[in-house]
Amino acid sequence: MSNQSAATATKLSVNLNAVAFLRNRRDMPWPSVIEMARLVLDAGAHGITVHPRPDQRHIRFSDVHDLSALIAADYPGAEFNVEGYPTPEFLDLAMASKAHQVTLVPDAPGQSTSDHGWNVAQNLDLLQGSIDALRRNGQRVSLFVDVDASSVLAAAEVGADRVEFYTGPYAALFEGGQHRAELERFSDAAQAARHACHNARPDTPGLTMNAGHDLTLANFPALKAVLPDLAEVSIGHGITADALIMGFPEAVRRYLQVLS
Ligand SMILES: CC(=O)[C@@H](O)[C@H](O)COP(=O)(O)O
Ligand SMILES: NCC(=O)COP(=O)(O)O
Repeated sequence: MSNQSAATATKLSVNLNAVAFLRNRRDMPWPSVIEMARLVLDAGAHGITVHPRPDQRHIRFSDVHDLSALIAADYPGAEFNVEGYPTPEFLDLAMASKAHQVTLVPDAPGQSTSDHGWNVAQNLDLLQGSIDALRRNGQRVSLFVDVDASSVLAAAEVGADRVEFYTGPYAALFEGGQHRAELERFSDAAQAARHACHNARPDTPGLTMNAGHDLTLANFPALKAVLPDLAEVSIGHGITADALIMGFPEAVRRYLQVLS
């Protein structure tokens, strides 16, 4: 495998947490998570991401079931990605949702948002058991990881199908124009992913890469330049902010342009 990887279009999974958060300000059904899912998928987004948290402050468990039914009925080509910490309740929900991809994230129950990736060694039994159960249920499993080679290799060893790079620190540094060193970290971690020996699929070397957290139209292109083979991004806060100005269909079209 060479150090240079062929560029591929990165898929866009739109995270609807922020829409649900707005809806939950009132005891009302709108803005509707289902209606927004239709809007973004009709505009060409490849999938929908939700991160139900234990307090259901934005995505409710019922939303997960409703979105699953919508995608199965009307958008069979779209991908449903459910993210969260693997409690028994979350695993039951994720399995019942038949999500195509389950992304395991190491967030404590009351955490305001995700702010770090897994320490795989310290959570080996939890991750091993969760990954095995989800894979037996026919679901792809991605692990949310910090941008370093050791985390990527640990994810491959524990049997994850993919990693999702935590891009929060990159996005913060980008704001101040101080992101060059962070891009080098992505290059190194990506090289590890491309060469990783995969425990669950020993015949298929390499670990597929996703990324997410605070990605925007502005900060994505520099990331794509060092990760030309990035498979998928999940984007919520940034695209929702853009959608408030330009509408979801136009926001999706603009993100698809920078992702290609
Ligand atoms: C794993 C990740 O980065 C996202 O799922 C993010 O944490 C969204 O969660 P909130 O919308 O609750 O901030
Ligand atoms: N996995 C990251 C995600 O779903 C979206 O995060 P953000 O764009 O809302 O920061």
